[in-house]
Amino acid sequence: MSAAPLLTLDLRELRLGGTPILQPLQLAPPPRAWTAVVGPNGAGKSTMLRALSGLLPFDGTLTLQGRDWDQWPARERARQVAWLGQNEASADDLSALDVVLLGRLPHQAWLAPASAADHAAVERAMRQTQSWDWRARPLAQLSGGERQRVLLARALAVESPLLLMDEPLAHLDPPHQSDWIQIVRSRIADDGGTVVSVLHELNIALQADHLVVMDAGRIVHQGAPHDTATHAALQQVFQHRLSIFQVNERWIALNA
Ligand SMILES: Nc1ncnc2c1ncn2[C@@H]1O[C@H](COP(=O)(O)OP(=O)(O)OP(=O)(O)O)[C@@H](O)[C@H]1O
Repeated sequence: MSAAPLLTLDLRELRLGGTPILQPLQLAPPPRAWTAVVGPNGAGKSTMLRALSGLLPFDGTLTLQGRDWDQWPARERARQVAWLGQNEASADDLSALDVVLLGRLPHQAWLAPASAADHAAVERAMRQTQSWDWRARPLAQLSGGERQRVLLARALAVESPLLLMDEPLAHLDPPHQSDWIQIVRSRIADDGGTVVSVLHELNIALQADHLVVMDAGRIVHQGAPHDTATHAALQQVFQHRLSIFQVNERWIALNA
């Protein structure tokens, strides 16, 4: 994999229902790294991530591995980018295993059954998120956190170089939040992956490699989570209602 960013977004404007939601912005998440997008409610984080995932039309350009997004054959592109959305609607009647198998669709020929490789990828992903034990249970019968781990497994099962996640920690308890960080780290270290996540948990976001701070439809700052300029941007967008400290070599944010 080259050191060039896998995705580049150059957005002039994005409107929803005629309302301008995103102002001009550029984003090229660093390769082989974890980028966290943070900012107050309504800042445009989810909208930007959906634009970056090719899920929303906008005025501007999006490239994947240097090639215009629309030039990619859909199936090939679906093998490059895995997406975990916020409050995703999914087929509740399906078993957890079948939901995760959906992540393998880009690898399968039309109407072809899942291969041994598909089943192996699914088992790997479900074991990684500790959801293998519920593989036979319908999604509807799982708790919010259990369901989120199944949906995370579905995204992991794609085995794509890019992983884009909107609030992936929703419903996860602290140990499973730590597990999520480990999964992200191993994706980057073992597979050279690139991860972009929208997060509300600032203390987790401060552990990322790169922080994107948004407010009012704009990126107001991008930088390392340990930079004082990044901390100043966080203070500003959260109206100086938090303090950022270093504890045991880790940065933490506390409500003021
Ligand atoms: N379909 C829509 N039509 C008009 N405005 C919309 C639509 N969807 C979202 N918005 C507005 O776009 C803005 C950005 O929303 P977005 O969900 O991207 O913010 P966010 O930063 O992810 O927020 P949160 O932290 O609350 O999840 C919000 O003001 C929201 O009300």
